[in-house]
Amino acid sequence: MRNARQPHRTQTYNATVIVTIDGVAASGKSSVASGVARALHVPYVSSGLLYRAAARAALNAGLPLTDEAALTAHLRAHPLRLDARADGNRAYQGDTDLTPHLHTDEVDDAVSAVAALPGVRAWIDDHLRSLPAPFVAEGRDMGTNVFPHATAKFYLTASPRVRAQRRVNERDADIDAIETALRERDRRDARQSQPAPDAHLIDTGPLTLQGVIDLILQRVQAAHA
Ligand SMILES: Nc1ncnc2c1ncn2[C@@H]1O[C@H](COP(=O)(O)OP(=O)(O)O)[C@@H](O)[C@H]1O
Ligand SMILES: Nc1ccn([C@H]2C[C@H](O)[C@@H](COP(=O)(O)OP(=O)(O)O)O2)c(=O)n1
Repeated sequence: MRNARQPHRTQTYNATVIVTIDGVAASGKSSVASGVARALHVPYVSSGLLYRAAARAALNAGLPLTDEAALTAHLRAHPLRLDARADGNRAYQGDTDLTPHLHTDEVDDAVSAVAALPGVRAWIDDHLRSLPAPFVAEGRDMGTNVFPHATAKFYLTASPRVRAQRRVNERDADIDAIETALRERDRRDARQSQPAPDAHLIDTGPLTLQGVIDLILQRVQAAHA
């Protein structure tokens, strides 16, 4: 049997190929999307980074997080831009690189409120749809709303405890507090976080990161065959 990773290194993916990887907070979306994209030699697109950048922009400008009119006007006047680099996405507002300030507790707390605003979602959806395929897109509603015609769709889950443990490994913090915060963000993001009916559901709990990546690569190859 051939190694599951081998065929993807040589196969050429045409410009229509879009793979979506959605899932709950800290389920592994960014790490998995990055690994899949590298194996396919295409960029990955982190939609969550744009939502985080919108939250950061609102905080920087001192705007109330629920003031949709003010925030959408601010985004029109000072647009965000996602640089979908293979080695890690970056988000800019004008010339300012917001990326180092997006994975903080302050942004974690603020982002769900901003992501609930339809005007912000519409702005980000338009930006994502303007990006040139092929790519791997990760977030919450990539397979349902933004790219419903994607080539292959995946939805990652893991128990709140497993996800909290993964975050503890990244940021030195109390596991119980992280688990509580993750459950709360799951609740606040539930509306836009439903799996697409045609998505492959993957419980990443019992798998290694590479195991999840390999599983997705096998299914992408099958969908593309
Ligand atoms: N089986 C697994 N699947 C996905 N991620 C895993 C797995 N095991 C450990 N991890 C780790 O969990 C963390 C998930 O974080 P991240 O990719 O940022 O998730 P998300 O983008 O969903 O918030 C990463 O540090 C990743 O290496
Ligand atoms: N397509 C998306 C992507 C992210 N969001 C929201 C939901 C999340 O709370 C934030 C941040 O998402 P991100 O994927 O960066 O972070 P987590 O995996 O949840 O830690 O943005 C969204 O509403 N729709």
